[in-house]
Amino acid sequence: MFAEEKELRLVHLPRLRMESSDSKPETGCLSIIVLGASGDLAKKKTFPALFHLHRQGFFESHDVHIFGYARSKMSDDEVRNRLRGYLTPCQGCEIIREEDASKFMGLIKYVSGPYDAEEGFLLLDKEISAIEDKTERSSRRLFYFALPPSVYPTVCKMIKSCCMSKCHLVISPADKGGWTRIVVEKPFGRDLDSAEALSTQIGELFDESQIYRIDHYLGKELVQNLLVLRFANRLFMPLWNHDNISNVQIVFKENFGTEGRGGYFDQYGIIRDILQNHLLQVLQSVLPINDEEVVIGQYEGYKDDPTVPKDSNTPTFATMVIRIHNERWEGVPFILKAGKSLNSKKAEIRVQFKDVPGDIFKSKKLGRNEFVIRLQPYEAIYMKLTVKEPGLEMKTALSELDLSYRQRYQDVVIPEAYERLILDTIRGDQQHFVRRDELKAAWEIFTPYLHKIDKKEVHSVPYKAGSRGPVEADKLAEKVGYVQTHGYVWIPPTLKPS
Ligand SMILES: NC(=O)C1=CN([C@@H]2O[C@H](COP(=O)(O)OP(=O)(O)OC[C@H]3O[C@@H](n4cnc5c(N)ncnc54)[C@H](OP(=O)(O)O)[C@@H]3O)[C@@H](O)[C@H]2O)C=CC1
Ligand SMILES: O=C1O[C@H](COP(=O)(O)O)[C@@H](O)[C@H](O)[C@H]1O
Repeated sequence: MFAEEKELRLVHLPRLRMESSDSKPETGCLSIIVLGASGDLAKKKTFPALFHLHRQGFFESHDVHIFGYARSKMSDDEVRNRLRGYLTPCQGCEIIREEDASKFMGLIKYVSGPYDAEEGFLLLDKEISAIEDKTERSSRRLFYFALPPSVYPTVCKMIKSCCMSKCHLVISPADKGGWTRIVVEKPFGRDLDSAEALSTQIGELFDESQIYRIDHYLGKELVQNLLVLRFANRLFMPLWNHDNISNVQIVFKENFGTEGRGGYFDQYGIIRDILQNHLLQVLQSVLPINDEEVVIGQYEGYKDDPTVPKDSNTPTFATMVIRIHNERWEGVPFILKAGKSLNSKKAEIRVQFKDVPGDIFKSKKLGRNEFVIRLQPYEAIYMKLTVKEPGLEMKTALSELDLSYRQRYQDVVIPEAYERLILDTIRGDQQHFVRRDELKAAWEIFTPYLHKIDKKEVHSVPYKAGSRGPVEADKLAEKVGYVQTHGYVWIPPTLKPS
């Protein structure tokens, strides 16, 4: 959206596929193995997404089996009961149909074993093979790593030595042979060197075509829309440059803290957890980050979590200004902002235009034009404009052109990011996953500053839980050119009183 073609991963053409070139669905035996099935991501996101895909019939052409694997000792029923509580109704439904839930639960088997020894993986392979042998079709094995990244290398080795897809029978045109794919979660590494080392270790075992580095923000409906907005609308083409745009803000806010994930979070912090991946997809031409254009913060109460060290400097908030050195974007600050325990929950991209030259209507007083892409909640694309206030007087007012998805597409179910991306992994479509070179470029941008945080050369400033974050962050945004519109709040139409 914001950079030249070669600079933005979303428009990386070799990987771009408008539609599946091979749209015939595959058939055969599909085993989805969730590693770390006892964990937080598995229960909150992975299994619920699989449930929705199953309920919507996406697995019908496959003979599907779902395996959970982790060290915790649990029976199949214990796992099923535990996961049942996390299944959510489909969008627009009030309850889950019991029949749907039990059909899905019936697909799940659980295998317990270690991550660093063959015994568990051999057992897992035996369970998968027992099912595959019955179908005598090619075997597709999708390994989803809902695990801490520290165990990825060992787990990859175990899969490679014990669990690869074996039978490659092609018995019908729809049966295109077997495969083994792995889906790895972010954060992929802690810095440039560790990410590269991890990529090398995994790369020695699997081809790039087998590795799906998932960043679930790439599966969000409005993120997927960026490519279309940018390249299918003449209207925007002449505007996307430093002549017209003053600044771009990419914002992620959560109104809750680390909530039991303090142990994990403290090792990574908000920059590795959110900024390095979800908020950043811009490649090449990014200038080194200037320390003067960063504010990091930590919410008061964060260290009350017993798993967080009392002297933690880990940021739970960061604002960073990214500058792109090219003809189009020279001088336009890209303000990345992410924080936990703030005053609201939202993710959006806000493009703020420069003031109107001449400004005969004094529209500057009302506020600048802004083009906003609201990723969540209440997906919307809206444009803040100055218009004539309806009535006899020639007065101006700030208003908006608003494409609110819930209102405009009332009968459409917007898929959860994880649903879409898991489906892509099954279909073999890598366009919305992170490539190794993209990952490297992202780490190159953040690593120098991350090392300063780790060495406590820079300090997180405290902020009140439930606030906007440190005041220093607002001051920084203002300093680099963002002009806040006072007294105007966009309210999603679905929430407006009728
Ligand atoms: N939770 C979330 O909302 C999100 C998480 N992620 C990413 O997904 C991955 C998994 O996250 P999450 O589920 O929260 O992690 P958890 O801490 O819940 O870990 C998942 C499972 O891994 C096993 N495990 C935990 N710690 C270790 C360890 N030190 N060594 C070996 N095994 C361990 C445990 O299973 P057992 O002991 O039974 O083997 C645990 O149930 C991470 O990479 C995370 O960054 C990404 C997006 C969102
Ligand atoms: O990857 C992560 O994302 C979640 C936020 O995801 P969302 O889809 O609910 O916006 C965040 O809470 C978590 O810290 C992070 O690891």
